[in-house]
Amino acid sequence: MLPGYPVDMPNSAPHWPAPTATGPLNATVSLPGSKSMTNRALVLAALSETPSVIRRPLRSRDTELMAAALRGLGTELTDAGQDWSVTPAALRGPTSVDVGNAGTVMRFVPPLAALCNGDVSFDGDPRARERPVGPLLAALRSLGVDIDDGGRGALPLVIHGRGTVHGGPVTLDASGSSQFVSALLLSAPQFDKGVEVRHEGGPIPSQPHLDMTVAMLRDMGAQVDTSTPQMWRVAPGTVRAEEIVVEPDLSNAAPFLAAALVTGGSVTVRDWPRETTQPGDALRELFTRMGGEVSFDAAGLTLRGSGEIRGIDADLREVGELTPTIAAVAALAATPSRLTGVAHLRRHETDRIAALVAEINALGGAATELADGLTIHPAPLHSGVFHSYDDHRMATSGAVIGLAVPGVEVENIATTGKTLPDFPALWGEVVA
Ligand SMILES: O=C(O)C1=C[C@@H](OP(=O)(O)O)[C@@H](O)[C@H](O)C1
Ligand SMILES: C=C(OP(=O)(O)O)C(=O)O
Repeated sequence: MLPGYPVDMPNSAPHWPAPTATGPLNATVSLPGSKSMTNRALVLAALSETPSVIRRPLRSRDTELMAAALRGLGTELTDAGQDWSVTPAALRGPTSVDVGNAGTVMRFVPPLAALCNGDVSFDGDPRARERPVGPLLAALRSLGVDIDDGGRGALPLVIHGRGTVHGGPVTLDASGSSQFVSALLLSAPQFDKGVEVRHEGGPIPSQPHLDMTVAMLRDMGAQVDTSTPQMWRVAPGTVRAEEIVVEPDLSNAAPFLAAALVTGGSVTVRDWPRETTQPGDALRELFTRMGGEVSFDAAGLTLRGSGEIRGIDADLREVGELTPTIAAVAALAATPSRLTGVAHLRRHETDRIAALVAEINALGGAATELADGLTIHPAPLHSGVFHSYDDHRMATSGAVIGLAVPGVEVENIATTGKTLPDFPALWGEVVA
């Protein structure tokens, strides 16, 4: 366990005994909607000139926090069964936004808040205060937004909304998070001059998430120009959300497909889109390289494990959020792995590089930190507690390792509720 992580307190919930597979698993699962698509859909629906319905949204901590933030800003959001009906209204403060530990809420909502009339304060979990927002705040200021962050460049902060944002050209360093760029683009159709965002700095992570932002804006009628590398232009105009159908969350498919790989079984994820901007689609290639075999049919996408798990040398910059699951599989592989390009993960829900190395090694593994990733060598793992660090993807990684290693207990499995409601029940369907 990393120093300073507060667990094992007298009143903390009991650790979750990760089920161990007794043989190859054979299962089909339906996964809830994509977090990234749901939270973009909510923002765009709030800015839409028409009412809209969001179908098959993810209902989880991150998306409920986004919904609450938008309601606070005046948007009408009602349940229509599992769907959400959204009726946009003039954005207004004063209100306060709890971002939890949701990167999408802490980055996507401030530009919206700038468009409202009134003050909007932002704060969240202790970890949210450590996650980067400085480059986004600097960009907003240069676009004419009045922000009080006490000079910290971090939460907590107040946006003094004036009802309009001038917009125009802005340069920022988005090497710390692609969400800085997505945040500006999503609200930009409502800026007086739109926006022209130029990235200057180290390589930007999570390109598929930028593609998702652009694709969803275009689907809703916004004009987005991506013809110049490292630059995005959004013209001022209207967005029409109307009906948005959210795809299953392919990043959350990772532990379920991993279950097929590590048990030499077969797992089918229903409704896997044939074309998508979600980074989880890269699992098809990554898990094939690690020994699986992938096929599409009417039921969905199936991954078959051969019983052999191969290590992988992969630059995961574009698909950083898959790293914890890939690392869990790599910890069970017969050959070494080297995962690179993910320095920005040190400022995700936790420092994922340090946390993965600490937890894999605590179970007897042989993982080492790199500045921008980790290496994992084959080593026999044993029972023990796998700490989650309040990170949903750490918790599901512990579950993957537990399939193959008896006696693994995941601390704070409830943290999976950030993006996956009732993960233990869903996992139980696969492992049963
Ligand atoms: O825009 C999005 O929906 C996301 C972008 C990525 O953020 P970073 O670029 O900060 O890694 C990703 O890791 C996160 O889970 C979701
Ligand atoms: C990095 C992640 O989330 P967030 O949207 O909070 O950045 C993630 O889900 O892996």
